[in-house]
Amino acid sequence: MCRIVLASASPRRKELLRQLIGDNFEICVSSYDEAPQSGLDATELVLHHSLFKARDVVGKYDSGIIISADTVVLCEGQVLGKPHSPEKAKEMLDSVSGKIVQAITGMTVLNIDLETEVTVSEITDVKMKKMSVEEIASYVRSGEPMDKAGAFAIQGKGAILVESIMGDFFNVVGLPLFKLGQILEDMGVHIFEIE
Ligand SMILES: Cc1cn([C@H]2C[C@H](O)[C@@H](COP(=O)(O)OP(=O)(O)OP(=O)(O)O)O2)c(=O)[nH]c1=O
Repeated sequence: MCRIVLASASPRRKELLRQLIGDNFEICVSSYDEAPQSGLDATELVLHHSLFKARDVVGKYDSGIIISADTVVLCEGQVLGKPHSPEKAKEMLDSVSGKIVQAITGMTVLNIDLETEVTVSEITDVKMKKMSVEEIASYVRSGEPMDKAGAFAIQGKGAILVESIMGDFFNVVGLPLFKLGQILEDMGVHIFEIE
């Protein structure tokens, strides 16, 4: 099997890729700075960030496949990234409370040997429960929201804040596994045959 590189520092993305291909990949964290980009909508933004995360590490390899992604939560036109402070986390949770928001991931699969860059986006609708002020404060104190887009983790304790979703669950956690599987299969990486 060809070399596969995950260009991500996210432990969630590492686990998700492991689900498909076991330990048959390496990690090379990109040093790309996710600065805000003016004039881009949420989908364009995550596509842009994922593409540049992959391009940032590709120079270190002469063959193989680089995978990168970027996730945001869109709430009534507002793009929510990672909160970076407990106050910001509270603010984000207050804004998503009781609403249907969109978890949007941009993903790039860059194949050095085929000289192709596949960049796709995936949207999952997430219906959040109406949260009380105390509940938000208590969730923020748990620490879980801090490194998560939109300040919640559907795969963690934040599961009890999510009433339902429509779309790919794994996309909310940071990597759209259905689309990733299709792209890898098209590139000749056969998931069921990997030991
Ligand atoms: C909405 C949501 C997001 N997240 C996470 C996925 C991403 O790790 C994070 C969004 O931040 P990103 O900037 O997409 O990724 P990252 O900085 O964690 O990692 P890297 O750029 O190195 O790949 O939010 C969850 O874990 N659960 C959720 O329910």
